[in-house]
Amino acid sequence: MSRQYDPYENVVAVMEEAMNIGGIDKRMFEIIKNPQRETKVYLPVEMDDGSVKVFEGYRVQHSNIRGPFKGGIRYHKDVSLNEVKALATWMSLKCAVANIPFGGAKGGIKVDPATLSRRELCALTRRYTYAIEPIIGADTDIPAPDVNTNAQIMTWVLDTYSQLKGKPCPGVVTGKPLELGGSKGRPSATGRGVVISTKLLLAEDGKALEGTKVAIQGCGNVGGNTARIFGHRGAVVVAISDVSGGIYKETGLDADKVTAYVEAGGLLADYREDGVTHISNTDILTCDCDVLVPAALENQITKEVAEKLKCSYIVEGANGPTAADADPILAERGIKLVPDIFANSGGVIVSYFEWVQNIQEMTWEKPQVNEMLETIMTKAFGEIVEESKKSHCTLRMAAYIIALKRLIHTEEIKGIFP
Ligand SMILES: NC(=O)C1=CN([C@@H]2O[C@H](COP(=O)(O)OP(=O)(O)OC[C@H]3O[C@@H](n4cnc5c(N)ncnc54)[C@H](OP(=O)(O)O)[C@@H]3O)[C@@H](O)[C@H]2O)C=CC1
Ligand SMILES: O=C(O)CCC(=O)C(=O)O
Repeated sequence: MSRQYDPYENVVAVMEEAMNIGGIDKRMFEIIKNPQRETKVYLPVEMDDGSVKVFEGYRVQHSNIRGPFKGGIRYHKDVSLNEVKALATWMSLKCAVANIPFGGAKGGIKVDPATLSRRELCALTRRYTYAIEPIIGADTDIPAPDVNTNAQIMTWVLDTYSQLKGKPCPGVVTGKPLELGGSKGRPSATGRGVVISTKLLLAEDGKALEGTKVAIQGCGNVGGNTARIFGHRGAVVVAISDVSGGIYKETGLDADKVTAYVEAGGLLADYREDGVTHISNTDILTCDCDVLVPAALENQITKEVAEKLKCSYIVEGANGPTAADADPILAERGIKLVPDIFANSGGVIVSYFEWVQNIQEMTWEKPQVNEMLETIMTKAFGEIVEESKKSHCTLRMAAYIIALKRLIHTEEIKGIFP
């Protein structure tokens, strides 16, 4: 059995290994591994039945050496400080790999939002924003959506913050609606980035997306958009899941139809179609496919799962879906993996475009956004492949080496060791 999984220990272990492989100055490790600031807040909310509940929230600001803190806000019943610390660390690494001028942060509230009414959700979000207002801002820390948060939640964050400041502050969040300064292409950007990553990975082996069989765990912002874009690009989406379970169809699902069903509030456990079989969220990982895209939560590909995978490629849509001790098994088995800190960076890259548009008070068209996203990701992927050849290591290690070197270089030129 794998030992108890801790996402923060996981990211620290991977960073340590990358420092060794990349020959990076160990003195910097203590600085990079610890976040700059951890904020914990208690959020009282008057519930619809008149009772008062106090929710726990966090904002962890890992690093702002390369630019303002940046990262999403997660609402989930299992949110913990160590999870948010790991997610914040991944953001710093992700922005460094993409070479965009942001640091890393993440926020979270320990809550199952499905149990709240719309009014309660709004009150909780406004209370959280009020609590973290002193440490966020367009040039300090810019939140965005993550698991169970969306453009509506970003609107409430933006509105609360703007009311406190007495003026509209569109640049304080990204992933907001177009009407409030959101960017065209942001809702689908993470999924688009996952598809770009897959295309680049397959091309390394002389393969194309067309006809490639893909299984996707998760059908939310990342999984759903990934499925749709794969479908439009000729890949065959054989399986997809949500929290209720997964569906599998050997000849391929109609991704537009399935995602529309989920968006309308349907559960995949209740989905019915000829040729579709129902599978569990564990079985989806080990189903027969060429490319596996975990796009839900952390720690899905454990050591045990890694032994049973049938795919040839993994493209990490989620943050931290693979446990550190599963990576050597994947390498031994010749399963090539594009790491989260690159594969799901499409979201933050287009968030960066959104932020730039807000500062410039301009709007860009979707083709421009998509083209610039592809340009940045193609360049970053080339750098990762080159580093992996130079250091004889996996793409994950190569991406970490690049990110850590960029972070440390910035620390050094700013004079951390005078
Ligand atoms: N949104 C973004 O722009 C970015 C997100 N990410 C990462 O991608 C991942 C998914 O985020 P996002 O799509 O935004 O989140 P969403 O909340 O939009 O979607 C999450 C999906 O995962 C499903 N899910 C939840 N729990 C489980 C479980 N235990 N097993 C299987 N599936 C489950 C959900 O099902 P249900 O809806 O039925 O609960 C839903 O389909 C996270 O790791 C996030 O950090 C990374 C980069 C950017
Ligand atoms: O768009 C962003 O700023 C961050 C998205 C995010 O939370 C992530 O990449 O994990």
